Amino acid sequence: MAMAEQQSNVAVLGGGSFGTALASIAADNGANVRQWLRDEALVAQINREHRNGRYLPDYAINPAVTASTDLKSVLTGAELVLIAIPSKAFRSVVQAAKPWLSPEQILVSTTKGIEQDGFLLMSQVLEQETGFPHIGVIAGPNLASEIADKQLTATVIASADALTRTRVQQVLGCRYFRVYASNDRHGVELGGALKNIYAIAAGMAAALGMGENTRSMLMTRALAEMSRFAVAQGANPMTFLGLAGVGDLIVTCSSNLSRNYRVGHALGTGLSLEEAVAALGQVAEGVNTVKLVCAKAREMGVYMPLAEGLNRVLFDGVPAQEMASTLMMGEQSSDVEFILPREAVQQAHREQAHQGQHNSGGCDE
Ligand SMILES: NC(=O)C1=CN([C@@H]2O[C@H](COP(=O)(O)OP(=O)(O)OC[C@H]3O[C@@H](n4cnc5c(N)ncnc54)[C@H](OP(=O)(O)O)[C@@H]3O)[C@@H](O)[C@H]2O)C=CC1
Ligand SMILES: O=C(CO)COP(=O)(O)O
Repeated sequence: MAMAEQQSNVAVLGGGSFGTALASIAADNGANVRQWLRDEALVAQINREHRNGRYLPDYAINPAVTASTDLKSVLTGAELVLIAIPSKAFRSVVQAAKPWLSPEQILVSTTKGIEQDGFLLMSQVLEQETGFPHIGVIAGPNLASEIADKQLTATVIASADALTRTRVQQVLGCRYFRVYASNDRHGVELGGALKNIYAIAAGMAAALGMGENTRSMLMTRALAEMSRFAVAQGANPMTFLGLAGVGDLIVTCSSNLSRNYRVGHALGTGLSLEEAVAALGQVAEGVNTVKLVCAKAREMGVYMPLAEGLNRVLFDGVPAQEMASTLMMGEQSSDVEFILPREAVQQAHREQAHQGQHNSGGCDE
C-alpha cells in the first residue's frame, strides 16, 4: 500500500543501478516519474521493455517510469529531483540541469562520494550551484539490486529542512522501502561516502582468506575511524549509530553486491587496481574517496590507520598482508574513545615505559 498522500512528479537524474531502483520505488508508490540518462539506446529500452539492460538487467521497472535524454522535459514540473550521478560527473550534470531547476523544488543527492576540489560532498555542490533551500541527501544500506527485487529496505533522508525530510518520506516510503529522517545532513552524507573505503578493505580481506573475526574487527574499527573523522568535520558522531553509519557499513562490508567490496575482492585475488576497476564497469566511489579522505585526515591531524593502510596498498604497492600485520602491531589504543580517550591509553603506556626504564636504571646501580 502506497503511503504517498498526493500524486507527485519526480525526476531522477542518472540511469545507473541506483537511479533506476529509486525511480521504480517512486513509481510503485504512485508518483509520475521521469528519468534522465544520456544513453539513447538505454532510454529506448527502458520505455519499451521497462528494463535497464545495462545496469539492472534482471529486474522489471515500473512502467510508470518514463526515460528521456532531454533534461528540460524531465525536470519541468518536478516537485522532487533525485540525483544519482557518480561524484566525478555530479557537478557537470547539476550545471546542465540548472536552467530547469527552481527554488520550490526539493533537490536530493543519492551519491556517496566526495569532490576533489574543496573536499565537497554532493549536497554542498548542489547548494553551491543552486543556492536553493530544499536540499537533502539519501544514504543507508541500499544495495540497488535488492531494492529492485523489492527486498525490505530502509534508508535515511537527511536535511536541515523539514519539508524536504517529510516529502521524501511520503514520496518514497512504501511497503518495501522505509525512510527514516535525520537533520544531520553532513553526518549522513559522510557516512555514505566513508564506508566505501572499508568495503574495499573488507572485500580484500575476504579474498585473502581472512575470517569473520577479522571482518568484525575491521567494521568496528572502521566505525571508530569514520566517527573520529566526522567529529573533526563538525558532524554528530551519534549519526554513525544509524542506518547511514553502521547500517551501510554492515551491508557494504559483507556483500558481494557492493561494487566497492567487489573491487577489493578482485584486488585480493591479485588483479591490479586498473584491472579491478575495469572489470567492474560501474562506479566504485571508494577508490577515489580513500585518497581524498587520507589527504584531508593528514591536513586535519585525524588518526585514520585503516584508511591510510588501504591507501598505501592501493597506490603505493604495499602488499595487503604486510599492511594487515603492521596495523595489528600498531600502537595500543582504546576501544570506544568517547569513553576512554585514545590519548589516555597512550599516556598510560608512556608512563609504564618510563617507569620500566626508571626501575631498570635503579637495578643497574
Ligand atoms: N548502486 C547502488 O547500490 C547504490 C549507489 N549509490 C550511489 O549512487 C551513485 C550513482 O550510483 P549508481 O547508479 O549505482 O551508478 P552506476 O555506475 O550504476 O551508474 C552511473 C550512472 O551515471 C551516469 N553518468 C556517469 N557519468 C555521467 C556524465 N558525465 N553525465 C551524465 N551521466 C553520467 C551513467 O551514465 P552512462 O551509463 O551513460 O555512463 C549511469 O547512468 C554513486 O555515488 C553511488 O555511491 C548509493 C546507494 C546504493
Ligand atoms: O552504497 C551502497 C549500498 O548502500 C552501494 O555500495 P557500492 O557502491 O559499493 O555498490
